[in-house]
Amino acid sequence: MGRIEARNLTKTYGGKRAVDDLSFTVEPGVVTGFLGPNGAGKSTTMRLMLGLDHGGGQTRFDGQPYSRLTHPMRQVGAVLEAKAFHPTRTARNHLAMLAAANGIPRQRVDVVLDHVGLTDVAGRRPKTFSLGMGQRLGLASALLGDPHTLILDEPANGLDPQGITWLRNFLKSFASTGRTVFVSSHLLAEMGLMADRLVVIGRGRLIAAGEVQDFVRKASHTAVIVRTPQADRLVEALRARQVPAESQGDGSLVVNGLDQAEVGELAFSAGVVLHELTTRTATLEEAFLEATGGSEEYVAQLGQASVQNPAAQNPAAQNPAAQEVAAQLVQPATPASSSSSATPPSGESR
Ligand SMILES: Nc1ncnc2c1ncn2[C@@H]1O[C@H](COP(=O)(O)OP(=O)(O)OP(=O)(O)O)[C@@H](O)[C@H]1O
Repeated sequence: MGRIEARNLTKTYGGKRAVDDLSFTVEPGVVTGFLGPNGAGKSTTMRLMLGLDHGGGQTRFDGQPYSRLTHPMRQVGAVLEAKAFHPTRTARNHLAMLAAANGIPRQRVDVVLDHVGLTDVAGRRPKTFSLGMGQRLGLASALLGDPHTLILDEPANGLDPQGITWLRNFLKSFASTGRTVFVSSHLLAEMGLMADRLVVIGRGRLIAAGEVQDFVRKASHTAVIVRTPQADRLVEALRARQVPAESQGDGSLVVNGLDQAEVGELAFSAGVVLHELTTRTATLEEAFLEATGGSEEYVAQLGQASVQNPAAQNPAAQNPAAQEVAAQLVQPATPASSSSSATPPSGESR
């Protein structure tokens, strides 16, 4: 229950492929993040999935296209655009009308207002709402039918840091009841915290899909950090096993190719005293850059004539879509161009 299967989704705007033969599966019980830079095709994909845009391919929700669902609001709740509300109706009335039009019991209105933390402002009109409050009202609308699946396009936009934490916990707890969450973002760090699984796209094409942890584990080489007063002796012992070790400026050693236990055992057998032995796992961002071959050096040089060819070191980098994603996702978070994408440092934006 709650499985989504998207197959061969394709959309062309004026000769340009916005979504290019994209296939993926979204499983229930976990949060699946839909990741890609601005313009990668996330919103278009979500519109195609819900039949709001015409294009190629098909999406099935428990085997059925969205248009054939008997009670769509009770099965799939979606928020594709913040602030898409009647400007003069109060938040409570907006939800009440939506409930009435879809045969949903009136009691659900107060339940969902409470879920999203809007009870105190339920008598206000959405046009006076901040972007973050609009996001919450959108989520309340999506939750009205108590659906088993949520599809949310950039729901963190406009939320303040507390709001983002709340959203993350809310979606995780929703998914933990066996329901399905498919949520888009162009922010890697947030996705790393929010999602269990990922679908990563660039230029409308699939770059990666699967568990976040697998993605990080596969794409990154885990390093072991060692601190010892007998560094020379340890380096010698490592060299004898053809294991590279690199001295850091702070006196520690970075060891690649062995896990923490193996380094500890090797040090023990060489009679080396250890003061620290730590496994350093890559962040999602680092893993992403490795997977795409978009090393920091490469990204730093983008736009210059002397860009080195990362494909020489990593075949994945031959994918231009992946390179573009890498380049854009490592840029510091700045307000995006669209009005619904700006995330203020504090306070929910108007
Ligand atoms: N109605 C439209 N007409 C023409 N081109 C469009 C239209 N909608 C989207 N596009 C183009 O399709 C591509 C994908 O856009 P889309 O909005 O789906 O990306 P996105 O990943 O959701 O980006 P963002 O994170 O900025 O919302 C972009 O190049 C965009 O300019």
